[in-house]
Amino acid sequence: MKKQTTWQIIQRLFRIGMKFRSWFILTLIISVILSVISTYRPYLTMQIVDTDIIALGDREQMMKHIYILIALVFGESILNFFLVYFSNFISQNVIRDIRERLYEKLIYFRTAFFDRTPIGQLVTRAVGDVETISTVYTDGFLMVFGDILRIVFVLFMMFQVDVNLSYISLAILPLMVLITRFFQKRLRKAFSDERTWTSNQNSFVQERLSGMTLVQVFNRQEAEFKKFDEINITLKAALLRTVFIFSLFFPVVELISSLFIGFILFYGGYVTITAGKVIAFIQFISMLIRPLRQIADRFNNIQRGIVGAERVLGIMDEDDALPNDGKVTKDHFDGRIEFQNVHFSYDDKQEVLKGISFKVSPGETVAIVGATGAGKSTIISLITRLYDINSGKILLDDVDLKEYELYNLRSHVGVVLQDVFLFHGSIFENLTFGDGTITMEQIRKVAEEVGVHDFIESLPGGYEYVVSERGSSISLGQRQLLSFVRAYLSDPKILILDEATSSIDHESEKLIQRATEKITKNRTSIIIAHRLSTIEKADKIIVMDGGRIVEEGKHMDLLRQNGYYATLYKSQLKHEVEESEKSEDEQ
Ligand SMILES: Nc1ncnc2c1ncn2[C@@H]1O[C@H](COP(=O)(O)OP(=O)(O)OP(=O)(O)O)[C@@H](O)[C@H]1O
Repeated sequence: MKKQTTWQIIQRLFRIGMKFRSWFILTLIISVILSVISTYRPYLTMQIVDTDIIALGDREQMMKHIYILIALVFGESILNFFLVYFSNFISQNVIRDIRERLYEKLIYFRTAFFDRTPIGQLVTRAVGDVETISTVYTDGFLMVFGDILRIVFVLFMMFQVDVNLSYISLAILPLMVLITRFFQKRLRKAFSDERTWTSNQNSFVQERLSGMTLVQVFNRQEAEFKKFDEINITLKAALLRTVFIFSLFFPVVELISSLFIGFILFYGGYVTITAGKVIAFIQFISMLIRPLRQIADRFNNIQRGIVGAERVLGIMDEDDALPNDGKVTKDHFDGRIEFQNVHFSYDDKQEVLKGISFKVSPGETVAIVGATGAGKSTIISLITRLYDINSGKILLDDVDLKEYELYNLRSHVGVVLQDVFLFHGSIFENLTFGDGTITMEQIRKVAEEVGVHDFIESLPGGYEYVVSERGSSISLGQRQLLSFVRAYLSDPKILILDEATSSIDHESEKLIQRATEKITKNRTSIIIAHRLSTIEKADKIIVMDGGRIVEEGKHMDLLRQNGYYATLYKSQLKHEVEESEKSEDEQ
């Protein structure tokens, strides 16, 4: 990730915000009008006191000025409302824009990016960090500009009213700068501690909630609670440090403000200036102090936003989408697959596939078998181009996979994975997966064919039943059956199926078996097979070990060879017999 300077980040954020430039300009105009109005108010008060009341005693003139004053106060409140609302309006629009750009970028990143980036970190970037950027717009450019403008106007008006008093009041500027810097240094450290420990606590809670079953099964509740408490105590201390500094800062600022006001009163009595001028200066002092204090606060927030922006823009700058330079698109595939001496590694260190070659003819069902870690799942990830190979070739209908337009290629390949992921939403939504063209009738028909319709109907609400997060309210076998429907609906020419191995009851097992037969008919199918029925019926079995194909052929031929496959098969057969004896005993 390329490091960017603060200035570069500000420029980029500014450019992003420029999309809403008319709102920016409108807010700027409001800011200028507000500065003029608010600084004119003390001046008008002075006129009412000194001229209208004391010098002329002109009641009518006084009332006229008071009406103007009231109008100014109301006008100021209304403009203040628009200032806050518009700056937040801009910031929320920009944030929405950034969120969308980030998410759009993320969903096209290659799978390898997600392999190496912790999900928690991405969630923080996409949600928390993006949110902090908003402060750059709400507290940022516009507000600081407004504050500076106000200080300039106040100073200008002060000099119009009384030059000597203005020089005295100017002493506030360096004093405030010194004090704010003193507090800011301490605040920055306190803020940073606070953020570190908030983030520690968040990730701790997130991890423990995800792994709650583990915590409970191993009876770790008490120990985990102790750890949580330790983090909590440190977080509380960090938060209290921030509160302590803030609680000290504001009274000190108030004290300075009061000291200056006292001094002006004293000066007024000593040098005898008019009452109106004293009143005006009392107002000017607080008007000068407020933006000075706010600028310090705003710089804190901007700083925080820039840190967030640096992290978010960092991801947006990553160019980790899978290259999609292929031009070939097809409406129809025959379904011929060929691997030619394919080598592949996930991390450029350890080769996972070490020269794989095999052919699948259109309509064939090929089973891949082998010990765990042999590279079976890797093969199926390569067919959908989740990863690109290091060397060799994968051909589909005699055309290199990379020459196909990626999304056209994937639209012809149906995938049923071992651990099916269901999103939080209804069964219907999970089955259509956002494809608005699929109707309820179609789904019902396919579900009946796959044999999962009765199960879905047995759920409360049927197809409207809302699946909880990660789909854990539905068993593994049932989830896989739903995934069959998903794949079947798109009527793919090529089907890839990673059979679920364990925790499937006899009933689901039978349903899955039937569904597999149904769904593999008339299409090229590659199945990572764990079930004997699949293996026996397959047109070809590819036997893998340590990233290589060690045997290949039909079930009976391979058994006759009495090699690695025969050993695997026999051990599985033994296991199946034991399992069925166990279930008979239980019954
Ligand atoms: N995303 C990944 N990043 C890095 N290494 C991986 C990744 N996925 C798998 N591997 C490694 O690649 C090798 C082959 O894994 P693969 O999942 O293809 O095996 P498998 O035969 O499907 O095993 P199983 O039957 O247990 O699913 C293993 O050593 C595994 O650790």
